[in-house]
Amino acid sequence: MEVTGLRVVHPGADTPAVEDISFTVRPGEVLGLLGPSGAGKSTVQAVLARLIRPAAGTVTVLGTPLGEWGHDYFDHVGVAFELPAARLRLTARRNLTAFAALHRVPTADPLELLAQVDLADRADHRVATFSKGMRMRLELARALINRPRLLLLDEPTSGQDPVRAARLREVIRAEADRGAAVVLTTHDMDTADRLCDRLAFVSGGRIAAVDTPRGFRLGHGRPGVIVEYRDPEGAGDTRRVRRIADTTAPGVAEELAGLLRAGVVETLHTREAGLDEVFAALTGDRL
Ligand SMILES: Nc1ncnc2c1ncn2[C@@H]1O[C@H](COP(=O)(O)OP(=O)(O)OP(=O)(O)O)[C@@H](O)[C@H]1O
Repeated sequence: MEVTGLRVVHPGADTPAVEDISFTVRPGEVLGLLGPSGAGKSTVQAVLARLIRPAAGTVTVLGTPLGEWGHDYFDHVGVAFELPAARLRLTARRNLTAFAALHRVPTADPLELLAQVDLADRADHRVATFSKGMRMRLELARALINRPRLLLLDEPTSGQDPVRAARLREVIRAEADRGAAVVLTTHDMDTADRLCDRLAFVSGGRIAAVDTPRGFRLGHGRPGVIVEYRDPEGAGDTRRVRRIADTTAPGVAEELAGLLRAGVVETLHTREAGLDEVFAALTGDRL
């Protein structure tokens, strides 16, 4: 998928919600759009899901310009946005079979999908009885029913406990490994860091930078160290924590060596810059 020079002006708005946005996503790749509320991430996703039309720019999906696709677009694209679209009176399984029937391409087994998103034991329960997190997981399963080649996900791990969030990251990674191109928005640093192959930092309707999570952290943040040690001059078992932001600063190497020689170091960890810190440094904006 290729997006070039995207500009969107919402009805009644004076200024564009997004301006000059360009990026590509290859099959097998997970691209994360990271940015604060109002940055324009959902607006980009809404264009890709054909919910709104851009004022300018081109979008090419699977080699065909977006405007030339017919209804079969959604045979190849899976969409899971933050407001779940499931029918509440139907069971989870029935929702998936109903959705599968809309497609003209081979579809996945609903029960297998429900198992993947940890809803196997709820397959025959009505969605009305589901928690918000469960509805979000059903939404992801629904988006995967047609084995999409492009997957658009809005905050796929929001509202999930850490174990489930990790599980959903595995499911999404497996989709990419199957060959899907994935575009997702997230506020979750773990998801940005562990799942995304590349991140686009979105701020004020523009892409400020694109890089791998590791590239961002190593290229823009200063690694530091955190040392926990027993204070030899303190009373009894006095423990101290020393946070060193810049290990190359004058005297730091000697200080660390002194603590190590004295045998008082209990823990010693490197501390990489967080993506949120790198985001703030590059955009002047807060996540
Ligand atoms: N339907 C709409 N009509 C008018 N303005 C809109 C509409 N949808 C979004 N906007 C505006 O467009 C800008 C970008 O919003 P968007 O929802 O794309 O941001 P976002 O980065 O996805 O935020 P969030 O993380 O809160 O979802 C904001 O200024 C928002 O107020």
